[in-house]
Amino acid sequence: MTTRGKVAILRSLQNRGDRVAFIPFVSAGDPNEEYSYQLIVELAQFSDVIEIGIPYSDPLADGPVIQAGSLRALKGGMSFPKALALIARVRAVTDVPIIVFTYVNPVLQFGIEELMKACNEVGADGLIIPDLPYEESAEVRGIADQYGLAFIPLLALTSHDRIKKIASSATGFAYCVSSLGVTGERSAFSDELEQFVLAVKEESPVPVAVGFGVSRPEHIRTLSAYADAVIVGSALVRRCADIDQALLQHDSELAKQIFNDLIAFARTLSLAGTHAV
Ligand SMILES: O=P(O)(O)OC[C@@H](O)[C@@H](O)c1c[nH]c2ccccc12
Repeated sequence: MTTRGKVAILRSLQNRGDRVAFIPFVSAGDPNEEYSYQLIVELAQFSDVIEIGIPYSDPLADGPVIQAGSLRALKGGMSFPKALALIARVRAVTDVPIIVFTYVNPVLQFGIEELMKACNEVGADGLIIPDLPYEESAEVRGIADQYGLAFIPLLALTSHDRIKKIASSATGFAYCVSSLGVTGERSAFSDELEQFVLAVKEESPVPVAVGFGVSRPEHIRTLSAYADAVIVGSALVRRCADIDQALLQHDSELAKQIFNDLIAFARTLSLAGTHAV
């Protein structure tokens, strides 16, 4: 049987060769269930890990682009159980490590243990819960660990003296949030980012990823000098909105074209952090 869970994530991120690892974020069911399935399966061919958002109506930390993606999925009838079923379908055809991205409320509604069990059963490998503060995460981390799942903590430029304890608790990888505020494409990053990421790397037993605003090949080239992985959400999800528009206009050819362009763009990003040899 193939290794799953935190070990699978770690292996994938460590076996990336001379390249910064690429982690795309998409919402389950965006722009609809079939496109979402195809998108994840295509991304899996050149991604090191995939982060799959569970659509949620009150996503505090999501910027407008990710929120809209979540809404498209909800409108199409996506739910937590359906998202898990979608992950199971994806798992049947690919080995790529999968992170479930969700918020505290849906986790509590589902039941912490039930959720971990379900994640494990569908072949997910880890979890990110952005609104669960480290200080309140012991129970969830403990149960995730029982099921072999990675618990990926978020660290912000404002984490300061909490960096040590948060980073040292990371399994799978540690997620450095590049900027304050919500998710969304950005043109440039804080001057403090490199030092911050290096400080997290000092304390983290696992690879360190940078996300929030990463949207262009040149960002990834720059980040590849000091990060182990990059996470790209809004730049991809924005293109899902275009697919949705084309579908609303019954232009399935255009939708397909935008889908192909999205995959090509993601592939370019995945290769942008290759170090020259
Ligand atoms: O969209 P961006 O700026 O590329 O950022 C990644 C991001 O989408 C994904 O990791 C994410 C989606 N929603 C979040 C909420 C909090 C932290 C992270 C996230």
